[in-house]
Amino acid sequence: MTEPTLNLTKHMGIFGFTGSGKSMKAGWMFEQLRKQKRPFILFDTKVKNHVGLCQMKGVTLLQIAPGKTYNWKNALKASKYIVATPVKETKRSDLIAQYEKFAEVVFQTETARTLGIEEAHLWNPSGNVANEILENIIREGRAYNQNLICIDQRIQSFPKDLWSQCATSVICKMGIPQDIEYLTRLIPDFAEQNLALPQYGALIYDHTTGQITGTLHPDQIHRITKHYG
Ligand SMILES: Nc1ncnc2c1ncn2[C@@H]1O[C@H](COP(=O)(O)OP(=O)(O)OP(=O)(O)O)[C@@H](O)[C@H]1O
Repeated sequence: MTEPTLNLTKHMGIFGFTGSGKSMKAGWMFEQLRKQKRPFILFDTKVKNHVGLCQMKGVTLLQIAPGKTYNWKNALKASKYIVATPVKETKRSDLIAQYEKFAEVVFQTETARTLGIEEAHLWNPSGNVANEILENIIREGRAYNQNLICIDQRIQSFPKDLWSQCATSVICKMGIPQDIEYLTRLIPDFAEQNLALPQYGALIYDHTTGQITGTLHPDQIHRITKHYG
């Protein structure tokens, strides 16, 4: 089976309930970004989830410890490919506060980069209100060749201001009736297409045409590094 092509340098959302394979797919995409020599920062919220990506040459691990001050500009200069993770002691609120500062520096320095946002709901104040820095990047980052890949559990509570700017959504096989009903309003035959997916499969939704343009089969996710999720 050939690898599907997805434009990873445009804004994207990856949605699915816990265990549906979001992080596995996200890691696979960041492996491809590394192959393409596209600079990235993957902001993870778990200690180990994506650390396997650091098996690739030039990918560095940036661990966010509680109470520590970071020089984000230096971090950007030191590595083109960064996986940021908390340590066990880092509180989620402190982690996101540090990540916001880092993302702000990326935005201000106008450097071309893909930013991966794991558990985007932790960044957003609510399902209706987007995180300010994410909104700035999603609206204006294109001018600097910056893009977001946001990973989130509930498509319904992903802020519309962010979702409307995405070029593609990768919609993992859904199991929650409310999500299926919600998506059926947008894609009339969503329920049938969703049902036909194997476990860990996903539908690719193109925001410009408003249509499902393909599927991601689990066998197409060829990871070259270890996934710990
Ligand atoms: N394409 C795949 N092929 C085979 N197994 C898979 C695939 N995708 C996911 N899995 C299995 O499912 C597990 C959970 O996947 P993953 O960590 O990506 O889920 P997730 O949706 O990110 O979950 P969470 O929201 O809890 O982080 C993986 O550790 C792996 O065992």
